[in-house]
Amino acid sequence: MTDAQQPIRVGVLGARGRMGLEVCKAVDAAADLELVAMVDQGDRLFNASEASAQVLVDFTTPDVVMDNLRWAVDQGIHTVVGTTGFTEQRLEQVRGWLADKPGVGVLIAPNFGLGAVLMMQFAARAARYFESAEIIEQHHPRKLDAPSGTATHTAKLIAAARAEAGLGAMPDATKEEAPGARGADIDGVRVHAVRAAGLVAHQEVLFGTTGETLTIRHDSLDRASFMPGVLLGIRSIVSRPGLTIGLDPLLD
Ligand SMILES: NC(=O)C1=CN([C@@H]2O[C@H](COP(=O)(O)OP(=O)(O)OC[C@H]3O[C@@H](n4cnc5c(N)ncnc54)[C@H](O)[C@@H]3O)[C@@H](O)[C@H]2O)C=CC1
Ligand SMILES: O=C(O)C1=N[C@H](C(=O)O)C[C@H](O)C1
Repeated sequence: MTDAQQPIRVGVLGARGRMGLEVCKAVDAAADLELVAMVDQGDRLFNASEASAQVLVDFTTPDVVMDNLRWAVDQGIHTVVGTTGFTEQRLEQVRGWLADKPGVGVLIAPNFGLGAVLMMQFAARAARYFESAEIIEQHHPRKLDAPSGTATHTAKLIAAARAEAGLGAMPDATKEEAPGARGADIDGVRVHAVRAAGLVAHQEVLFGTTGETLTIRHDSLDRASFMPGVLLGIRSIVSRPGLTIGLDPLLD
C-alpha cells in the first residue's frame, strides 16, 4: 500500500453501468483500494471530491467523458479512463489541461484486457509483412459506438507500421454496391463492426499475402477480463504524472 499503508481512495464514474458495476466490485475486493464514491448520471460529480477520492475511474460515454476529465484534472484528481471516443484532438486537449497541473496523472486505455493489449502488439508487429490487413470487431448490441475504440487504435497501429515499412495502399479492386459494404476506412485500414446479442467484446485482425493468411483473435468473454488492467492502472497512476495512453507502458 502507498502512503504508510493507507489504501488508495477510488471514485467510479458511470458506477451503475456494465463496466462501472464491475469496477466497483473489483475495487471493493482489493485490500489496498477503498471505494469512496460511486457516481452515475444525475449524481453530483462533486461527491467524488467531497469523498477525497485520489483516483477516479471513468467508464461513462464519449459525450460526457471530456467534461468529467476536465473537472477531475482541475480538482487535482488522478484519472483512469476506459471510455471510448478519444481522437488525437481530444488527447491534445487533455495534454493542455495537464500542462497546468504537473502532479496529476491521466491514463486513457482503449482496452484494459491484457490479452487485447497483446493482440494489438502482435498486430502491430505483423503489419509490415502482409499486403492486406482488415479488422473485424464484434460486440454486444447495446454498445453505443462503432467502430470500437480498440479497433480504431489497432487500425492506427497497423497503418503506422505499414507507413514505417514503406508499404503503400492495400490491393482492392472492389466497388461497393451498397454503402458500407467494405467497412469503415481508418487510416487506410478497413474495419468491420458486428453487433449481436450474446457477444461481449471480440476482435479479429486478418492479414493476407501471397499464399497465406494470419488471423490474430482476442475474446473478452466476461467483463471481469478488464479488471486486472483497471486495477493496475489505478495503482500506477498515483505515481505517474502526465498523460499515459494504453496499458503498454505499465506492462514493460
Ligand atoms: N477500455 C476498456 O477496456 C473498455 C471500455 N469500455 C467503454 O466504456 C464505456 C462504458 O461502457 P459500458 O459500461 O458498457 O456502458 P454503459 O452504458 O453500461 O455504462 C455507462 C454508464 O455511464 C453513466 N453516465 C452517463 N453519463 C454520466 C455522467 N455524466 N456521469 C456519470 N455517469 C454517467 C450511464 O448512466 C451508465 O450507467 C464505453 O465507452 C465503452 O466502449 C467498455 C469496456 C471495456
Ligand atoms: O463497449 C464495450 O463493450 C467495449 N468497449 C471498448 C472499445 O470500444 O474498444 C473496449 C472493449 O472492446 C469493450
